[in-house]
Amino acid sequence: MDHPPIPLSLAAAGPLTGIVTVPGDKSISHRSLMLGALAVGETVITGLLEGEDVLATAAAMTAMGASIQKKDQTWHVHGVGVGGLLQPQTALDMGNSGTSTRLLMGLVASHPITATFIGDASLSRRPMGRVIDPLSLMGASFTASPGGRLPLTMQGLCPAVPLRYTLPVASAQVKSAVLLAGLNTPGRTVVIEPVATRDHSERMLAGFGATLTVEPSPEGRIITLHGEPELRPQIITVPGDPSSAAFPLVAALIVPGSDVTIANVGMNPTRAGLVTILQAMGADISVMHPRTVGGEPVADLVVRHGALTGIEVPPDIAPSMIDEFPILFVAAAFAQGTTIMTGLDELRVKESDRIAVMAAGLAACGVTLKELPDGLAITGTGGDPLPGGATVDAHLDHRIAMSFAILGLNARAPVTIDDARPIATSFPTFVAMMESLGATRRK
Ligand SMILES: O=C(O)C1=C[C@@H](OP(=O)(O)O)[C@@H](O)[C@H](O)C1
Ligand SMILES: C=C(OP(=O)(O)O)C(=O)O
Repeated sequence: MDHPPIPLSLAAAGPLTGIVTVPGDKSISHRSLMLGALAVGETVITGLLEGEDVLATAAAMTAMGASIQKKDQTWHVHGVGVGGLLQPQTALDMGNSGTSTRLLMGLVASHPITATFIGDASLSRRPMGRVIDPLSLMGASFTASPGGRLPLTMQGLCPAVPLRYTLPVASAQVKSAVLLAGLNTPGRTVVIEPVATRDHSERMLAGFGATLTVEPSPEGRIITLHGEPELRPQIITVPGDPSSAAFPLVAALIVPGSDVTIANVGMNPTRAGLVTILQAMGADISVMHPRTVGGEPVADLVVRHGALTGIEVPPDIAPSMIDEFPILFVAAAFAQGTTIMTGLDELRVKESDRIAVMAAGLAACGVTLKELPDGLAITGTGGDPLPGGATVDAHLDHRIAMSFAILGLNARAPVTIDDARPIATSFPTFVAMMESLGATRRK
């Protein structure tokens, strides 16, 4: 990053109130740019998340031949057609974004091009072997940094070899990488998913006109994509990101007297685990006006402050709320009793080790907890303020930064995040939205 760190500390002098919207869904935004760039004709996107991660995807697709422009409030993508991506002239800078990296590696794998992927310090620590393995089976070749990390250079193969692949980790990024590689591959590419993960790729591939089937089986969901389709351009409305909505939602639950509505939130069942778990903890959340927008379920969430009770979170719900655990840990810190959250090994390989980094920051703020190999057990205050009074190292992780900014809203002494800049990767309007609900920046 070009600028020095920007510390952040938020406070709430009274209840949080109001109606807000959150920016567009990050996963859907990435995919709408990628598939728009492979369709023949103009795809028009409303509500695209203009966060750094998505802009990294836009820049990479442009570097490989697509035309992507913003006019007024909509984004216009002119695609190159399946198989039409061009050799990028410089390294593709993925910034902080795992989704951009892994999905674009999938796209490159079945094109006759060579691409180098680079990223920031956080992204350069994350494992890429999970996509290198299946994409190698399809014929791509790789020169990666030790441990299968960035920077890496890959050479795609055209025609690539269709693959039948059972996911060894519950990862929508790995699933999507293989499916996207399958687009420019003759024959059928099959991904078997023992544990269901977010299904935006499947929905959007079908929406763009690809032939894709999903069948349940004893082995899991069997997703079959017929290669070499002609993708038809689409008009896409991106719903609000449930992973971003999680922050004002938990803020309203922990700040006494709060009453907040978050409008237009994506409620795809593969993403909505947090609402289910918070409701099981006793949270007052009403799911209003359920509807379908652009092939995705959407609703308005009305959230009121109230008592939370610790529970044991069933590990099998984790994939449907994988990015929401840092903020669930914060909710648990204000619950009555102990919340036990396990089955979260994947959190250790996100933008930071989200188990270790959250445990350290929560402990510094006075939270009683036990770090487990695959999760955390957190004993809450029963709603009372936490001591706070810590400066937390966010480790270049937007979700850690936002989680501690929210925790600080009910702490006796300020909680400061060392560097708020990573928040712009997924939620550039986070502070402004919290201010509109009544939170203030502490000087
Ligand atoms: O496919 C996606 O858009 C994403 C999948 C998840 O990652 P994994 O596939 O690594 O679980 C999630 O954490 C990430 O924020 C977005
Ligand atoms: C894990 C995340 O994103 P990515 O993998 O795209 O960096 C996230 O947004 O929490």
